[in-house]
Amino acid sequence: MAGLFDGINQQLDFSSCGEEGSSSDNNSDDCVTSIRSPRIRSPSSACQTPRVQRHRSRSNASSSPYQCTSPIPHSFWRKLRLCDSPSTPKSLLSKSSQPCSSTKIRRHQRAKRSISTTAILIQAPSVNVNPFTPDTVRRNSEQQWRKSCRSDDDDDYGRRLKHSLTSSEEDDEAFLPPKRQAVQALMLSRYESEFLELECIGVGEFGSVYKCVKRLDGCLYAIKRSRQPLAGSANEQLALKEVYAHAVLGHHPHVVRYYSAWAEDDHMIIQNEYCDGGSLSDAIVKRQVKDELFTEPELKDLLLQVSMGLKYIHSSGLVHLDIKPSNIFICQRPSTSAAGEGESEEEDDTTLAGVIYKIGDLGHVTSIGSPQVEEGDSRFLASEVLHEDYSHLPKADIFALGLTVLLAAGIPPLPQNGDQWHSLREGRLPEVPQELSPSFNGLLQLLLDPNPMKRPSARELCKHTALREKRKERLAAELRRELNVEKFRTAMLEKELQEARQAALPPTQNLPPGLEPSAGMGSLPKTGRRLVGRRTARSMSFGCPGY
Ligand SMILES: Nc1ncnc2c1ncn2[C@@H]1O[C@H](COP(=O)(O)OP(=O)(O)OP(=O)(O)O)[C@@H](O)[C@H]1O
Ligand SMILES: [Mg+2]
Repeated sequence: MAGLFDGINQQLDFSSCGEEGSSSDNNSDDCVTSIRSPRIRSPSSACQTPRVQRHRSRSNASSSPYQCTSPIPHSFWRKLRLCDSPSTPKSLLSKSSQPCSSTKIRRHQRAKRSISTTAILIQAPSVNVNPFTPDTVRRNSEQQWRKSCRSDDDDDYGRRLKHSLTSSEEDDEAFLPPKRQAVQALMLSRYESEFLELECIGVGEFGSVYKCVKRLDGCLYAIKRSRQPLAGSANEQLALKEVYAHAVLGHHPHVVRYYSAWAEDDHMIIQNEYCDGGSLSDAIVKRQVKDELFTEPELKDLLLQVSMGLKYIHSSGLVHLDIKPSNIFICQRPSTSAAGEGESEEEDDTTLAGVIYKIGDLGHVTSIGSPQVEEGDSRFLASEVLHEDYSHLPKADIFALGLTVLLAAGIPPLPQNGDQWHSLREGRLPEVPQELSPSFNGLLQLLLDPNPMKRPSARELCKHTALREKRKERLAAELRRELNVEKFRTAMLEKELQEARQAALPPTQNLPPGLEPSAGMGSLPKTGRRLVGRRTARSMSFGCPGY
């Protein structure tokens, strides 16, 4: 809740001067194609092609004034907006969009505004409804929220203040007196004060992504900053969807980890895990430059790991809808999250893989039960989604994953529309420039089956023998290697122990091998009988368990 209030407050800081309006697009799925994320734009003459950001829901569309601009039905859209009622900061925000000239003026304005803002926040608490929250959780939080509203009506400020002193930090933020808000408003931007920006690592549909160090913990993060203007734009939808999805999904080794999100100067800012290997798209390009291809075991590993991430997303009742190489991220080292939460028996050997693939960019996520579909990249779009059949949405992710693996296998760039686009969706796969085993070929063919029901589910893929066999072999090889290392270490320790024992013997007994009274353990003094230092306590440590 605190973040929410912060976000609303920060929205009031309508002081940015639009520096990102025309950010260029260097994103590459297609790196492979050199054209970035083309959303299908117009129907082609002969064949039906996907359209721009078509949003359909099974629920009724409303006839709101927002309808033409918002991809989401009015009723839903109103819930999604950061601030919703006429008395909320959003409407104030639009009224207060004066030009700004300097930081000083901005800070002064913020300070002045913050007092009235605080009053408004207390009177008109407006909250976002996360559409991906399970119903039971939502009902509980709605009840709690209603309760807190009633106490607002009672104007029982003292009680709230007392509550704020005893309850959680989040509640504190929401109910502390106005002075606190004023101090907050005078602060530097959260982004600037908390993070040191190192470099821009990507530009996409949503905005720009920066590699940053968090000043407090010294760790690297990927910070996504939305383009301007955020308020009321389609970007706001993307930003909110991404935040909602991350918040509901929690942690999984194969989903890019989310840490925090807030609004600042009308930008949405999302703090995510930084993946040091960049995107799969980058990796494909690097290989192409070196005239190399992903090998079959690597392709299987990729397919298996992304399937694990998808299995988690799908089992949470969500679909990604924008699976493609530039939305799959690589961590070069076993991340801390790679061992722990969200792992099932088939995911236990994740850390042995060398690279960890993670699904990122959740801007198109929607729920399986009541989908609000905003099509992702047309090159990866399943035919049934184009035809607005949303009854097998998880299988659309599987289709996109199949194409992603084929791109890593070396197929030429994917078509955006036209005959080739349709031919791919009729089950005719492009030629792969490397020999793949028949079983793996068959599996890839199945992933791209025109009939979504015939495509395997993410769960089935995670258990697929063709994918797990290699993994088991690799695991066995890894374990053999570890065993050899341990054997060598043991041998070294045994040798050191022998030498230490030898050195501990009195000089008379410290004879060269062959001259000692009796070989092996017999050369040591008898247990309990010490030749030297009998009156002092014995202290021996070899730092090696078992000896
Ligand atoms: N967590 C991360 N770690 C490392 N690099 C990242 C991360 N997130 C994003 N990037 C880089 O930024 C680029 C764009 O990121 P992202 O896909 O999240 O944004 P987008 O605006 O939705 O892009 P698109 O429209 O192409 O999907 C990625 O292709 C990648 O190069
Ligand atoms: Mg992306």
